[in-house]
Amino acid sequence: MDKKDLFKEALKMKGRAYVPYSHFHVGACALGDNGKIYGGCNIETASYSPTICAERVAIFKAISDGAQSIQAIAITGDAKDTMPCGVCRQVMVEFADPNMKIYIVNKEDDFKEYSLEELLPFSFSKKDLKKETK
Ligand SMILES: O=c1ccn([C@H]2C[C@H](O)[C@@H](CO)O2)c(=O)[nH]1
Ligand SMILES: [Zn+2]
Repeated sequence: MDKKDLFKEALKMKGRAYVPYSHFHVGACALGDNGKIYGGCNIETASYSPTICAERVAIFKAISDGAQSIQAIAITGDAKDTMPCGVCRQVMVEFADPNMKIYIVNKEDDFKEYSLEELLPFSFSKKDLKKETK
């Protein structure tokens, strides 16, 4: 799987964003551990809070299709270097390793690369629920 395939799909999905309120388009593409890629776009509603980000649409598509984890994700938004929100970072922690690559894409040949741990250090996850109590 070439990361450019993730970038292309994320850029395509940005065009599917349903954003009549914010007018801010975001596309994402997650790579599942099954080798399949899953695109997502942000989707808003008139009652603003049910809005879902592109990243979570992509990740939930992957998990609901039977993938067990996410191995990489590409994100592209209307702003230069659109970063994932905190809620999406937490969802990534649920389904990905700390070293998972997060690609922040402006154009197919203009991107930045981070690890999940860089974007959400000291995270709370299922490992914390298993720790002994104080
Ligand atoms: O990384 C991001 C940041 C924002 N949004 C969406 C949520 C909302 O629809 C719009 C403006 O916040 O952009 C995403 O999908 N992903
Ligand atoms: Zn988000």
